[in-house]
Amino acid sequence: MVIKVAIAGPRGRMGKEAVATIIKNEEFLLVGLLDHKKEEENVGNNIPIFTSLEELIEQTEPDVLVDLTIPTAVFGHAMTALQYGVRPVIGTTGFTDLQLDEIRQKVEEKQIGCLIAPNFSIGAVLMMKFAQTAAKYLPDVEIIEMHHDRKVDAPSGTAIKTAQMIQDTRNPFEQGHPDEEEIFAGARGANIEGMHIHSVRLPGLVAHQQVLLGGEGQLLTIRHDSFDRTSFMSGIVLSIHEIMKQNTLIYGLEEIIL
Ligand SMILES: NC(=O)C1=CN([C@@H]2O[C@H](COP(=O)(O)OP(=O)(O)OC[C@H]3O[C@@H](n4cnc5c(N)ncnc54)[C@H](OP(=O)(O)O)[C@@H]3O)[C@@H](O)[C@H]2O)C=CC1
Ligand SMILES: O=C(O)C1=N[C@H](C(=O)O)C[C@H](O)C1
Repeated sequence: MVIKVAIAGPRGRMGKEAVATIIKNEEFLLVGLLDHKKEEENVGNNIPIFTSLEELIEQTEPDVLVDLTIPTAVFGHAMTALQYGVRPVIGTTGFTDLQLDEIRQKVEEKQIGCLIAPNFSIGAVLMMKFAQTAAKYLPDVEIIEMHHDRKVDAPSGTAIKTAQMIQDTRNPFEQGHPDEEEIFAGARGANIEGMHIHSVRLPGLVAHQQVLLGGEGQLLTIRHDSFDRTSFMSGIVLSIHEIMKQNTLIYGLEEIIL
């Protein structure tokens, strides 16, 4: 069966790559693009472009909506897609816990699958999983995520998910000196149950993360680098296939590949 796919955010760095990936895959049919602008330079390929998701769905009847937009738009897209019976595959980051809960409720009500993957690259998923295992033995953890300087959210979705996965195996405690004081605000980064996340933004970077786990006289560093956005494409393809068989919320690619 050919799966009908729509893409939100087709002019973006990820969106352009995803359009090319879906078009060349014979198991998919790209039926529509959702943008908030109808620009000449849009990656048309004769695929219809819509500024309203409702219209896109009514006119093209996609099975799956791949969302690669921005944190302020993605929640609305996900809720609308689910309302219309379209399965969201979401790469956009920046969800709040409350939004995730609302999406979970909508998925249960509609009984169709929704996949949210903070990172679609297999290497990053393995890095997160290895860090989760390592934190059982080395619970002092600092996460350093490094991205290009066009990224709007911090910390990255990957760093947040890494910390959440580690939370499953690490008892909460404040790391560092009990009397530690920040001379400049933010010096110790974000704090999730005592773990710290540091966000670096520089031109030239794509997506990189290292998880540092310290112990007496030792340091374990688990690092992953995406040098190119092609690293995310096989995860998107896999997610589209998988979500057609699911009727729950899948949060993280590790739930389907590990
Ligand atoms: N899960 C994963 O593996 C990965 C996830 N990401 C995430 O994907 C998202 C996109 O990243 P990236 O491609 O780098 O970002 P870009 O800024 O390059 O692309 C986002 C695109 O979405 C468009 N857009 C903004 N608002 C809307 C809207 N309401 N409807 C439709 N389109 C809209 C933007 O248009 P305009 O610029 O004109 O406003 C832009 O073209 C981010 O959240 C990022 O964190 C990124 C890489 C991997
Ligand atoms: O904005 C990006 O580029 C990326 N965003 C995702 C995140 O926030 O973790 C995934 C990857 O790191 C690239």
